[in-house]
Parts: sequence; C-alpha cells; structure tokens
Amino acid sequence: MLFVGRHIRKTFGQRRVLDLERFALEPGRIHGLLGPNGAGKTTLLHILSFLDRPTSGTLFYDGQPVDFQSQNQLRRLRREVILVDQHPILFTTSVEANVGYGLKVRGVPKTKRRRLVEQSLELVGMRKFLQARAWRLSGGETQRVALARALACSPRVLCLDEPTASVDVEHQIALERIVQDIHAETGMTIILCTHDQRLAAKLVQNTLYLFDGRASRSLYENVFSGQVLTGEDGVSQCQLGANLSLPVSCDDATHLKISLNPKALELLEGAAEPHPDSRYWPGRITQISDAGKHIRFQVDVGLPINVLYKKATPELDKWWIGRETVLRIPSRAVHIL
Ligand SMILES: Nc1ncnc2c1ncn2[C@@H]1O[C@H](COP(=O)(O)OP(=O)(O)OP(=O)(O)O)[C@@H](O)[C@H]1O
Repeated sequence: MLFVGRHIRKTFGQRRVLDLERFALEPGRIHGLLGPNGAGKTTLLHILSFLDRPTSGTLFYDGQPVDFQSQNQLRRLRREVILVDQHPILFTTSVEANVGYGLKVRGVPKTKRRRLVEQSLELVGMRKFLQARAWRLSGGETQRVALARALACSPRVLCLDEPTASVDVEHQIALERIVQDIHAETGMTIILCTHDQRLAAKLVQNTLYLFDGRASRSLYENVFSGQVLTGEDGVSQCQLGANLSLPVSCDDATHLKISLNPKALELLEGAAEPHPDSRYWPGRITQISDAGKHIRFQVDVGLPINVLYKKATPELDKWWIGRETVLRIPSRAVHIL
C-alpha cells in the first residue's frame, strides 16, 4: 500500500472534522475522495499531500510512518506527492516560467527544463500557450497549466482538489481526458476529491466516501436534511420539501439527515397501487448520464434525486429527459445518517 492511515483525526478548535479509523490506498490507481460539502475531503487531501498534519493518528507512506515534525522529510515527500489546488494561483509571469518553477527550484538545468515544460504543456494540450502571460488565462486554462506545472516535476502521486469544479464544460471534458491519459501513460497514483459523480464514475477506480469526517459505507448521493414532525397518530415524518416527507422512526431528533440509496429507488411509468412499504413521488427526468456500470437518472420531484439502474436493465430507453415519472421509494432505500 502506498498510503495507510491509522486513527487519523483532525480537529479545528473544538471541532473534529476528520475521524478515520483506517484506510489504505494502493499505488498506481485513481482514488476518489467523495462526499458532500464539509465532509473532510480537502482536509484529508492536504494531509495526504503532506501540506497539513493530522491532530492525531499515524499516516504511513510507502511503509514508513510520516513524521510531520520533520521539515526535511516533509520537503522530500512533497516532491513526490503534488497537489493541484481547486483554485490554483499562478505567478504573474509567463506560462513557461510558471510550469518550470518547480524544476528551477529543484536545480534542473535550463535546456532540460524547457524540454520538460514543453512536454508537460503538450500533455495538457497547452503547448501553444508557452509564452502566454499566465494572468491572462481563463479558469480552465489556468487549471490545465497548474496541472502541467505539477506534471513537469514527475510526481509519484498527483492530488487533485475538485479539478473540474470551476471550469466550463469544454475544459471539464478536456481535463477528464487528460487525467485518463496521464494515468494510462504513466501509471501514476492519482487521488482526486470531487462532488462530481459523473467524473468519479468515469475516472475513479477506488472510492473513499466521507460523511462528517468519517468513512461512510452509504452512498453519499441523495443526502437531504429535514425537520421531523410528529403527527397526531404518533407517526414521525421527516419533511424534505413541500409535500415531500418520509416516515422515520427516531426518538427525539428534531432534524435528520437522510440518504436515499439510488440503487434501491425505482422509476415507474404511472401511479402504482399504494404499498405501505413505499412512498411514491411524481416528477420529471431532468438528466441522464453514464455512471460506469450504471445509468444515472436525475429526477426532479421538487428535489433533484438520483436513481441508478444497471446498464443491463431491460427497456431503459423508455426514459428520456423531460419524461414524467413516478419515483418509488421503498423503505429499504431510506437511511438515517
Ligand atoms: N482551517 C480551518 N479552520 C477551521 N475549520 C476548517 C478549516 N479547514 C476546514 N475546516 C472545516 O472542516 C470541515 C471539512 O472541510 P473540508 O474543506 O475538508 O471539506 P470538503 O469535504 O472538502 O468540503 P467541500 O466539498 O465543500 O470543499 C468543514 O466544516 C470546514 O469548515
């Protein structure tokens, strides 16, 4: 294993934002850190790229425990593991100087530096921007140049924080392809944080789901919070939206976070016989996307809800964007977090 974490915890003030008993990341794979906002993905990515230290616990890299007090060790490790930030900052110089910066610091001679800079710009499709002024670049171009800057240093591990979050669709597609190509060509270990389920389904080979700083087994898709109201009949319902409530059994919670397992939800063509074990919400299909072995349908029922069907499921072509449907939510799909 390239990384192993044992009892990794991180607190900011009194708040524990990361609490991971054990995790292990194999070399040569694309790992995804997935989870909702505030789940602790960036915090973990910063620890894995040795830019931040855990409050307690031990991180092993390549079989050795990392000493976060040792600046020498950290300096060495930061040369092997490079983070590309979600909002990379480039120097107000040329693209060439930016991409070559890490090499210059490492004492790489000018001619070799130029060759490596050109090669890495080529990898991200930005070769013709070599002499461009870095501050004139768009968000997507900046992201690609930052990626080239990391690649120029031939890292062993590339950490990407939300690589496609702040770029337009064209750059998103380009970045996906670039990450795939880099991995195929170099076998480099890549760790990426993302909210983007489509990107994760396409690229990621191993997933660590985080929820409230903990490793979560449940899919983080379809996580909603709502107020709990108890009716005169004594049945508690969690209100997820106007006319959208789910029966829940809980003692005295006034607020709950609920996840709906996208693989246990069902699309129906019309109203079904009511079943005490299920809820039925009418809606409309708003997105259809590829999710690896599955097809993801997003249904707008007043909330956007994802439904995953295996690609082999018969008659999936009867669903198209804009088509009305009824979403069946069996009780086994509902998890209280
Ligand atoms: N330097 C800090 N000081 C205090 N709290 C912090 C700090 N950095 C992160 N946090 C808190 O830690 C929690 C986890 O943050 P983190 O950025 O790791 O989450 P995330 O999963 O990456 O979220 P997002 O997807 O929104 O970027 C959040 O509640 C955040 O407010």
